[in-house]
Formats: sequence, structure tokens, C-alpha cells
Amino acid sequence: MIEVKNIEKSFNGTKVLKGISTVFETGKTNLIIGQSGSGKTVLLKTLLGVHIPDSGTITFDGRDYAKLDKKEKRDLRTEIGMVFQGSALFDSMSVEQNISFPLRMFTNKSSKEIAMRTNEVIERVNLEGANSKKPSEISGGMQKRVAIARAIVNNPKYLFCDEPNSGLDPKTAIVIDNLIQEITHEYQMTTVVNTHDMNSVLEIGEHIVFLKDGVLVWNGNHKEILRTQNEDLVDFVYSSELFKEIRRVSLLMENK
Ligand SMILES: Nc1ncnc2c1ncn2[C@@H]1O[C@H](COP(=O)(O)OP(=O)(O)OP(=O)(O)O)[C@@H](O)[C@H]1O
Repeated sequence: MIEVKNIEKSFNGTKVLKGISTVFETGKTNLIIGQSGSGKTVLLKTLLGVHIPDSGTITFDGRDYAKLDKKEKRDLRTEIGMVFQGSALFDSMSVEQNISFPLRMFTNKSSKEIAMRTNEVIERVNLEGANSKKPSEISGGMQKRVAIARAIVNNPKYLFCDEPNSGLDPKTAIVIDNLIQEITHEYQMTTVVNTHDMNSVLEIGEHIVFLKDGVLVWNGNHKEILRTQNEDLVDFVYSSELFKEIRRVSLLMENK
């Protein structure tokens, strides 16, 4: 569980995060949504320790990040897995080398243990047979699976995903969403996903945080978002005719 209390962050005198408080729960896919420029990436980077908040606290399962010493911060970082936008794979490395990279870099595991764990996650994300392929030889969806496998290979407690669906077709995007949700439940990780994708919101939004101009305007889950009367949220999520229709039908069914 990651508890965020009253986080504020400014750049050059402009306040970008304005007193954000929420709880990202363990074993759930927590989504951060909001218009471009609303502060999603700054919030994610603040959780990751890339940005230091001007005020407020971030607590990882009882550990207040700001109060940790250097070693404790380093240890905490090894508990975090990250799926970057665009996958950020190493082009010259094979699938297997990409996935085993964090184990080779940050652990003292033997080659045998590394090979075993790497193959375990390769199987988990259904990439069997692709071990020796280079990123350029596999599809965008497979590249995303490699990025997810690399993020979870070291058994993280916290998984951060920045726009995991960007560049994927809708069908592949749903498969990737479902994979993220399944592994979140399976490994009981605290997963935080920064997304623009409204399909993801309705499909895997177990806890959704909606930001508007750096303010947390609404919190809820994918069922509650269908019933919301919050004008800003309705304006953002239901700007497309398709989502308006989904909302209309589900409200009708609920009232039957
Ligand atoms: N390092 C920085 N220095 C100065 N301003 C920044 C910095 N990072 C972000 N900002 C500003 O903070 C605001 C929020 O940016 P942020 O990237 O968090 O938006 P976002 O919601 O993630 O948008 P998008 O969906 O387009 O990625 C923007 O106005 C941006 O220009």
C-alpha cells in the first residue's frame, strides 16, 4: 500500500500538484487518469522518487520515504518494478537478456538462479520460444510483455506503469491490461498505472484517481465511474459517443 498525503509540487513557481492525498492499495490496479498536463506523470515520478515533493508525505507500507536513510531508500527502490512508456528495451539485447538485466545488475543470484527465474517470468507472460529474439524481431505487444517481465523479474512489491498501452491496437491493449491486472492479483503488488486509455479505465480500474489541473477531483472504481455525476469527470471520460452509450446502457441495466 502506498499512502500519499497532501503532496504539493511546483516547478519555477507554478504549482503542478496541489495537495494530492490518496491510498494506492495492495493487490489492486490503481489508475491515475486526467487530461494532458493535469499532473499524472509528475505524480508518478514523485512516487518513484524522481521528483522530491515540496510538502506532504509518501508512505510505502508504513515507511515514510523522506525519513529513510540512503540504504533504506536503495532497498526500497529494489522493491519497485517499472514499465516505461514505449517499453524502453535494450535493442542490442535478446528478450532473455533484457528480462534478466535487473537480476544481473542488482542481485547476487547465481547464473543458474537467474536463468530459472528468467524462464519462469518468460512463461508467465507467454513469451516461450522468444528467448533469443531481439526487440526489433517481435511485435509491439510482445515488446510490452518483455517490459512487464523485466519489471516483475525481481519480485517487486510495487509496480509502476507509464501509459502501458501506448502504440498498441485495442485488442492487444486489452490483453496487456489483463496481464497487468492478473499479475497484480497473483503477486499482490501495489500497481499504479498512468493511462489515457478509457478502455483500461473501464476494464481494470479497481481504484481510479482523477486529476484535474493538479487537484485530485475524484476517486473511485470502474463501476462507480459509470454512475458518477462529477461534471469534470463526466466531461473527461464521456467525451466520446461510444463511452456515453456504454454509460447510458449500464445505468439502464442497473435501474432494471
Ligand atoms: N520537470 C519539469 N519542469 C517544469 N515543469 C514541468 C516539469 N515536469 C512537468 N512539468 C509541468 O507540469 C505540468 C503537468 O505535467 P505532466 O507531465 O505531469 O502532465 P500529464 O498529466 O502527465 O500529461 P500527459 O498526459 O500529456 O503526459 C505540465 O504543465 C508540465 O509542463
